[in-house]
Amino acid sequence: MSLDKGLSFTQEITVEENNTAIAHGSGKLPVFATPAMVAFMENTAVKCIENNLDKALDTVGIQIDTKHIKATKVGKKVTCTAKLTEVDGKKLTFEIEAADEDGPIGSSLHKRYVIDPIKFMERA
Ligand SMILES: CC(C)(COP(=O)(O)OP(=O)(O)OC[C@H]1O[C@@H](n2cnc3c(N)ncnc32)[C@H](O)[C@@H]1OP(=O)(O)O)[C@@H](O)C(=O)NCCC(=O)NCCS
Repeated sequence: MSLDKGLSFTQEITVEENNTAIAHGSGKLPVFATPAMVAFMENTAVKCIENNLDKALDTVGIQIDTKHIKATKVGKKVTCTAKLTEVDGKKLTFEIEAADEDGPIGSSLHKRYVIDPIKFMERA
């Protein structure tokens, strides 16, 4: 088990009332919220590496650059794929794509940092 470039993970959710822009306060329309998409993308990156990370370690998000290019209505499915594209010491880079049933809806470049959770919480 090691953190090798090329690791990939895909998962799916359905847009519901609780992940709309209205519910998140990020807009007034009943469509998939940008912060909900970002959280789903970050969660997909976490799951992409969880089986390959030393059990005593964890990762924290340090950067996410996101484009949200198309709205998705309640009831539609959103699929997200995260790929580990670079491993630079403790710094991990992911390319993440999200799509609904009609095509791409967003993308992110995301960086995570490998940490010791005990030391991290002492410093937080
Ligand atoms: C991750 C963290 C512990 C790293 O801090 P550190 O151990 O003091 O290490 P450094 O500040 O030397 O940073 C290490 C590297 O990460 C980079 N980095 C740290 N934070 C960054 C950020 N927000 N964006 C981009 N790069 C960042 C630094 O530039 C450095 O890169 P280098 O090795 O190429 O010089 C600290 O940035 C942090 O706590 N961030 C908040 C993370 C968080 O709470 N996320 C939400 C919970 S998941």
